[in-house]
Amino acid sequence: MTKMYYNQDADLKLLEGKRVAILGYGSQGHAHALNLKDSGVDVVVGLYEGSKSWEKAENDGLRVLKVSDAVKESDVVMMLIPDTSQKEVYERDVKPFLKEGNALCFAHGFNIHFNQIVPDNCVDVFMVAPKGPGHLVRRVYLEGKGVPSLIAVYQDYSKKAKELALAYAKGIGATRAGVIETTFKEETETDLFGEQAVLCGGVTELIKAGFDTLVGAGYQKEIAYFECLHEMKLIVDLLYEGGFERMRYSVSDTAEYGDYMVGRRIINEDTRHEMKKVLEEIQNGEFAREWILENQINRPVFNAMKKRELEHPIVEVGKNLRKMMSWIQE
Ligand SMILES: NC(=O)C1=CN([C@@H]2O[C@H](COP(=O)(O)OP(=O)(O)OC[C@H]3O[C@@H](n4cnc5c(N)ncnc54)[C@H](OP(=O)(O)O)[C@@H]3O)[C@@H](O)[C@H]2O)C=CC1
Ligand SMILES: CC[C@](O)(C(C)=O)C(=O)O
Ligand SMILES: [Mg+2]
Ligand SMILES: [Mg+2]
Repeated sequence: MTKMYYNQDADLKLLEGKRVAILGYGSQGHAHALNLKDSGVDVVVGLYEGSKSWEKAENDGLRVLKVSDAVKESDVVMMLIPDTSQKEVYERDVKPFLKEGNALCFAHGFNIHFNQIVPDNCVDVFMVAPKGPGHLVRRVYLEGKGVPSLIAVYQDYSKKAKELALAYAKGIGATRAGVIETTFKEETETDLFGEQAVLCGGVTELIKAGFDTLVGAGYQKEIAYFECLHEMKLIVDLLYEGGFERMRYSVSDTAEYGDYMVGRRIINEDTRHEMKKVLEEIQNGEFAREWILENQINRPVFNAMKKRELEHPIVEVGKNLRKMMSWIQE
């Protein structure tokens, strides 16, 4: 069985006397910075001048500096800016100011695995990758819980990189839930596959297909929204708490029979075949090449897709229905 690391396997003392620069204050950045600070770690946030998050981070009680200044005065540098900006920022604002023995860290392996960033060999390079969105990394930390995370060491200059990665993982609350050691390759390929085929791409297309089918057949769009999107969270909560067994225990026998008989007609052999192709395109670098080039020409496809998705009727109906549920925060 895979070795799991928990609180008792990690020592926050390894971060004592070290300063951690969190570059970026978005989804992951704010969560890492605040969780580490609450765990007693000395944190500074690195941003660009004019960032909309500068004041927010300061209001959250953090010291904020320009990226290059944050790197200059830190020992551990965590890259939490968008994957597509990391190469440029690394070359300009990070690499020239990293000192021998520093640690360069990532929450996703894209830039290292696909050779966009090639670090100098006098630094540690490791990853602490939460398996969940940043806002949840913060929320569950405050609840005394954690988001499971992966660690990986790419370069071990100090001969202490793994211990340091575990200490960092403890600082953000990950060792409360469980940490697994992996490689940059395994994290990058599984993370990209998961978000494309299952968690983001798979789920949204499934919801839209269900919604469109019901609305197309003349049913009320509000009912279609509740059935296909709103209730998804309630079902997923049961999966999160107790796997398929708990969900199937809670739903009716009629739903459970429908689940067994119909699920495999929806996610069928063709779907599984397509999933394998998606994985291959990630493994052979085709997806990475496409995404890197798309960014070099200012995201024409990304922007067109984003606009089209916002025009789908599920967006408007969802906005109106959520307004009436005051406990759901945007
Ligand atoms: N989103 C997630 O939950 C997860 C993300 N990851 C990984 O974490 C990393 C960060 O992603 P994510 O948190 O989504 O990023 P976000 O887009 O949420 O946040 C990016 C942050 O970087 C800042 N930023 C952008 N450009 C620069 C720059 N040139 N110099 C300094 N700061 C800059 C942004 O500033 P401003 O606030 O002004 O826009 C923002 O604060 C990525 O590697 C991603 O793959 C891993 C696991 C989950
Ligand atoms: C599922 C998307 C993710 O991989 C994540 C939140 O883990 C991401 O890149 O944001
Ligand atoms: Mg992920
Ligand atoms: Mg991801």
